[in-house]
Amino acid sequence: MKVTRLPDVEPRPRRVAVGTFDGVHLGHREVIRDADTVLTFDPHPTTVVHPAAVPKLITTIDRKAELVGSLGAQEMVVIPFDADFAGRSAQSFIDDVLVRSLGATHVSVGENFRFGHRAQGDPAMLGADDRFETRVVQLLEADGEIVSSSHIRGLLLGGALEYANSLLVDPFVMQGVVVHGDKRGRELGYPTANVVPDDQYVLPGHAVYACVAETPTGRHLAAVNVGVRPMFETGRGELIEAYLLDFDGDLYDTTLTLTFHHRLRGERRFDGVDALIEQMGRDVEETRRLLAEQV
Ligand SMILES: Cc1cc2nc3c(=O)[nH]c(=O)nc-3n(C[C@H](O)[C@H](O)[C@H](O)COP(=O)(O)O)c2cc1C
Ligand SMILES: Nc1ncnc2c1ncn2[C@@H]1O[C@H](COP(=O)(O)OP(=O)(O)O)[C@@H](O)[C@H]1O
Repeated sequence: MKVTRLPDVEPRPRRVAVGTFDGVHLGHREVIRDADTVLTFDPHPTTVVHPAAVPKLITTIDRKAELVGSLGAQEMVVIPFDADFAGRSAQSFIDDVLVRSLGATHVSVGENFRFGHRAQGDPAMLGADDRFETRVVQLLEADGEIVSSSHIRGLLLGGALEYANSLLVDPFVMQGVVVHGDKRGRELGYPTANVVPDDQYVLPGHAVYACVAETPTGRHLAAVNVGVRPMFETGRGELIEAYLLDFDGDLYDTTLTLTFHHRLRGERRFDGVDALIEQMGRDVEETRRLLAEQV
């Protein structure tokens, strides 16, 4: 799928879905359904309009593009969101962006979508414009809650990974570069590729997870600890540590992509290192049992 920055986009008759779409969750997918073009913002608009309230993001812009592409859209158009763009009127968003730059014939948005200076534009304003057809999608509910990016962030943090995944449809993914640790992993018999979390993104709650890891050389199952390792005084803060099954090699400075499928248990302190090693063995077996068909 093609990713274009707004200034480079070419007008043609388009079915455009508009939104920030962090997570590309079940509700977003209803808005994106039938669109050939997804119009989104980067960075997240709150970084400009309300920096104190910037949420931790679920997806990187690259992951968003991957997911949007998998839904059948042909092009993702990214608006480089800045103070200048935030100051434009709602009418200018319609005239200059949707009609002139994109050539929209159909526009689809969620019912809570707002746009233009001071969020003065709303779906009714889009609907009143007869240069394109507007589809307004009602907020989706699941189990009596509105499906939203912030609800899913809370579920990931609170340990409800599988439930969060069911709302995301495609499981939660995080990515980072492997750094050096304390060289303790290999002594325990379980070397772990360590990734320092990027604080712009959501980190799932402290726990052990069954994941699939992608490295530059292949895919492996991985038992992953997210947290602070209460067994040891590390002074390193939060880390993501992945023990890759059936792998032996050097991962330092490479990019590791982890897909989080199941939460196995909370991160704990054990009576001794032997008990921790035994538990890590059980975590590995459980990962293999749950995810055998994934690699
Ligand atoms: C599957 C798995 C489970 C783990 N569980 C715990 C745990 O419950 N408590 C804990 O303190 N550390 C846990 N760890 C982290 C280990 O203590 C950590 O991998 C070890 O300290 C290695 O550190 P290093 O990577 O800096 O060498 C776990 C690691 C893995 C891979
Ligand atoms: N099966 C494996 N899973 C994860 N990392 C591995 C594995 N086998 C070898 N490695 C390598 O070992 C490193 C981790 O070893 P470890 O002793 O935990 O040291 P540190 O945590 O200090 O980096 C990884 O970064 C990777 O380069």
